[in-house]
Amino acid sequence: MQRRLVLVRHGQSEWNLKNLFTGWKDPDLTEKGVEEAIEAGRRLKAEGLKFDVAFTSKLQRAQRTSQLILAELGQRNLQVIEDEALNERDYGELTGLNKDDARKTWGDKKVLMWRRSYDVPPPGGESLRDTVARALPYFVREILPQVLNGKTTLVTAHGNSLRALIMTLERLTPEELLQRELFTGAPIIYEMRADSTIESWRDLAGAPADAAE
Ligand SMILES: O=C(O)[C@@H](CO)OP(=O)(O)O
Repeated sequence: MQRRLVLVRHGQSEWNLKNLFTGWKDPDLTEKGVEEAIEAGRRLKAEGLKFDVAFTSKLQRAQRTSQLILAELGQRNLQVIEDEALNERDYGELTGLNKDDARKTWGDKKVLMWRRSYDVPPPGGESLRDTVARALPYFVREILPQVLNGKTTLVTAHGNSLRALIMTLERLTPEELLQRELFTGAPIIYEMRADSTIESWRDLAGAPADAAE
């Protein structure tokens, strides 16, 4: 039996373009983001993929990305299950600030810790550990059983809510996680074993220039 899970970070959003901390704010995709989502759909089509189930967050950049992917696959009518558990990490007081300005104010090291460490929360926001604490139970309860039942499953979400899942799936240490960047609109395809470990995975990453957004 094939147990296939596909994770996709949403396409570029208006706040990615402006280089702002976004978190739970709800900007739309840019034109480039729409293109990236369509391209993700094309790549999945080229892989011969069709989805049985799809999950996304409560934020429009992820929802639109999943709609565009499914449209490309001729699966417009597939119901997409939305849940807040898959929302982006809450950036607290950093939300809406420019990332370069934040580096100037607090220094590169501190901002990198807030953005990529496992357990250092940004002021008033969630650490990645906090994000894991709400995203992982949802994944285990709702998403994983579908994959283990042989349903090809799409999860369209966010840089940090997906890193929270990837940390567990790929068994990354907090140090390894610091280096793990997700590209906008780049599908990652996991083939899982019956014991829910990963048999193999491929990152269909596109333009590396988007990594820092
Ligand atoms: O602003 C955000 O919400 C995220 C994702 O775009 O940014 P970062 O890469 O800093 O975690």
